[in-house]
Amino acid sequence: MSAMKEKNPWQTPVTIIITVIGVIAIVALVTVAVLQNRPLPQKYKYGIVLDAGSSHTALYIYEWPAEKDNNTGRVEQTHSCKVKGPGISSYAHDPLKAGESLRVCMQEAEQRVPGKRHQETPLYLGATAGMRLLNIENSSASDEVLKAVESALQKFPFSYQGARILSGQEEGAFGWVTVNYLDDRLTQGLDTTGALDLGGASTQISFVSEKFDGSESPSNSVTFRLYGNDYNLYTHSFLCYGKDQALRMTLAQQTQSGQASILDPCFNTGYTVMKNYSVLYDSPCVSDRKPQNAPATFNQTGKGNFTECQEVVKSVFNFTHCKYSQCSFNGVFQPLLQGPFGAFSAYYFVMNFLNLTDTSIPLKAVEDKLNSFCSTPWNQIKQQHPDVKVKYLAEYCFSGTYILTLLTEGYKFDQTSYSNIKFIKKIKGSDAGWTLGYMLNLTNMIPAEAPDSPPLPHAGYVSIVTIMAVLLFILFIVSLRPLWPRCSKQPQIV
Ligand SMILES: Nc1nc2c(ncn2[C@@H]2O[C@H](COP(=O)(O)OP(=O)(O)OP(=O)(O)O)[C@@H](O)[C@H]2O)c(=O)[nH]1
Repeated sequence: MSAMKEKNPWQTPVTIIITVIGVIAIVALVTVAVLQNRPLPQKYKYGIVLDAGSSHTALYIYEWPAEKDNNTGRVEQTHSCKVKGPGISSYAHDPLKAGESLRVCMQEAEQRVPGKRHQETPLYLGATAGMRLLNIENSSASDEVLKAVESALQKFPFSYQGARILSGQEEGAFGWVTVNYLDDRLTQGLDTTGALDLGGASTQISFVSEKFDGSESPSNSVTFRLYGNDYNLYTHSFLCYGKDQALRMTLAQQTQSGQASILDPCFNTGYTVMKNYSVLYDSPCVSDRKPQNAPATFNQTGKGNFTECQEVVKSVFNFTHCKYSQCSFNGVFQPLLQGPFGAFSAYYFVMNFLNLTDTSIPLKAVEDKLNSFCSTPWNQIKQQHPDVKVKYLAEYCFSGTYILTLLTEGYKFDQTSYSNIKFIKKIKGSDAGWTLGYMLNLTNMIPAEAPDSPPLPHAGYVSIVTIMAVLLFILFIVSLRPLWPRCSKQPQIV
């Protein structure tokens, strides 16, 4: 009997050895590529900023991946804490209490930031319009308050970087940086979003306008080079035009004759409260208008009339003089409004409460809504909103009217540009406000030039290495062809 046997060239010792070595080499190469590029367990760094506002202080903790200090690494807000009590400027008569008031939030920060990071975590305190006003009124008192908060903050294990009063321009510009950083507009060099910030004692408007090169009003110009792009930002901060000080100004307007009672159109009918003349006029925004021989107190009674309220509110703006090509109000230059705007802080609190965050509705509908809210009796308002703080609730008619007037009469938003405003509280989990922009700036976390990035992402790199390894191996096997054992075309008959 004859057996037929075909000799398989792949079973020769040489090719088997080559194949095994090749497979080991590929596995080793790919393993090294994957392991070498595997993201290391994430380590985080932290930064703490205290926003010492006129109405209250808030603490924010930010976190970012440790290896991405100075490039596009995302900085995120991981925690916020609202300090109990009023803003630090209210402690002018007892500065130590200003420092003490921060303790609870600072202890929270100690818990939130991992212990081994405490010493390297920068801690900043920035004070805004409340302290600006106190500084105007009594600079030594504002120094004392800053000293007291400084010594309180230095007791904590963080890297204390100072407590200072921000200028209005800084507040506006850093608010703009925050909004555009969180929206990822800066790294990508996209058109930017303007920022509208309404605080208790000041309000800021900041935006980039093609028509603005800074030459007409250099004091409103801030230039930045961020991620390789140049920005010429228009920004202005109106001191006294935050919503609490604006309310004082409308009340001052209505109490000029030092009367014992006023009928206030900006408060709901049935609302009545006794106010103290010396408390009302205890602010540089109104102190020069304090009526002589006024009684100690006056009665403020609501009249609930939006149209009349708007008239009183308008009277706190001065539209008569403008030495520039165009102005917003009080003789302040403002270029043509451009682009979308994010409106935050009190803009959001108020418009959200009034269900007016939809800016696509006609301005007439906003007026109608305010008209109807203002004319609702106070008792009914209270019944409808039992959980809302009475102080906030009582002021919503005024606040809504003030916001609409500031935007349309003050900044000249019309139907079209109004629809470009978005009322926002947070962007991707971080509060809109100046604090994040301030910290990014002070920690040099926004580079002037775009950082170099690896030409390929990790997955692309690993795939290419794998494909190249397989191809090389095939090439290698093919190049060894002369060593392959010959196989005859005819089956051998043994
Ligand atoms: N309705 C409502 N108002 C709020 C709330 N929180 C703060 N406000 C008010 O909104 C206004 C602005 O508040 P903030 O943005 O904290 O302003 P601020 O930092 O104290 O003030 P500036 O120093 O002028 O920046 C103030 O009149 C606050 O009393 C809230 O939760 N609801």
